[in-house]
Amino acid sequence: MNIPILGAGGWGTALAVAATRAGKRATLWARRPDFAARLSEVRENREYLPGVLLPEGVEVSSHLQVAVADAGFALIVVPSVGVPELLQQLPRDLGLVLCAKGLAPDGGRLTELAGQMGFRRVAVLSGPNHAEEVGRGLPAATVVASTDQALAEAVQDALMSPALRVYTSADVVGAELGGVLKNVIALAAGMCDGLNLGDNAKASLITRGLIEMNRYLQALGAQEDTIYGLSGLGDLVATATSHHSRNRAAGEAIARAENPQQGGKVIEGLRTAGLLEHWATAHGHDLPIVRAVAHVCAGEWTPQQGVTALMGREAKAE
Ligand SMILES: NC(=O)C1=CN([C@@H]2O[C@H](COP(=O)(O)OP(=O)(O)OC[C@H]3O[C@@H](n4cnc5c(N)ncnc54)[C@H](O)[C@@H]3O)[C@@H](O)[C@H]2O)C=CC1
Ligand SMILES: O=C(CO)COP(=O)(O)O
Repeated sequence: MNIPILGAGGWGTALAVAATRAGKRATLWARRPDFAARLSEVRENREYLPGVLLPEGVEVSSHLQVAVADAGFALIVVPSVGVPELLQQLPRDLGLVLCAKGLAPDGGRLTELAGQMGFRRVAVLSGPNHAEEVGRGLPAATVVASTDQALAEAVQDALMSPALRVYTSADVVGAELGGVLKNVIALAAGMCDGLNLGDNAKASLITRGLIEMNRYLQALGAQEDTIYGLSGLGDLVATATSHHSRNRAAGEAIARAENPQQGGKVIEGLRTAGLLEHWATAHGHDLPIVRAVAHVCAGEWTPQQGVTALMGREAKAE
């Protein structure tokens, strides 16, 4: 069985290695032919996942149609901003496993976008899964969510190994948006670190962030079990507290008035914060932490103004 993995950043590379641990072969597609050729030769993704060698079962290709030929499904692991263009080039009967933790250009969900484009078999893969750890085979767990149970089980089989537990779920909204929102809360947690606000502030921020996620996601139809599961609480903890997290580190850099972009790696929360704030406000949802992060990321508020806005909200019961 050959699994096409479209996107050769850190996460795509780690997933390709994970597939070989599950006894499968993987084709790792990179859009730049020179990058694909170098990766194929040196067998290490030095730009995006240094220190993890590609096993023999991973083939690298820059030919998209060759990579997906005869496959039942493909993992889509490019950043959210690149998903629409990539999907445009794929056959509509291909099953999609969307792995980006970001939104469509209009602020909607990527799974909805895929449906609008004519894809019928769509899943989401999400959980507390830093590529640096999954790539090295440290124990981890994740969720594949789809209304297509056969697709979810096929993805589970493709990736499950002694190093990676893969749970299935039918709650696509919960799994998808948990991964989207946690990045924005992780940016805020990083700002707490950068401003040296202390452990109480960060714990309070993460907790109120989870409550904000819970209120919003349940209003959109997500299941509470999912929000308190791996793709919600699990990924929020992993991202808001980890030295691996690009989103947390970006928040810390912003608070220190430094450049949040680190070596070309994608920081989804920077794009998500504004899109989410706009979308939620337009649909009548109040997301105070997301709003504060969006204003700070847009340069409209200083991080300290964000703190003041959140601490100055009206008194209420928990
Ligand atoms: N790194 C991680 O630990 C995890 C990342 N993710 C998600 O996976 C997605 C990809 O992230 P990473 O692999 O970490 O990114 P990365 O920063 O390691 O690499 C980005 C990759 O995407 C390519 N790329 C950039 N813009 C593109 C475009 N417009 N079209 C096609 N390809 C493009 C780059 O050439 C590079 O190969 C993100 O949505 C991220 O939130 C999800 C779980 C874990
Ligand atoms: O999604 C992730 C871990 O589950 C990766 O988070 P960052 O994009 O913040 O590094």
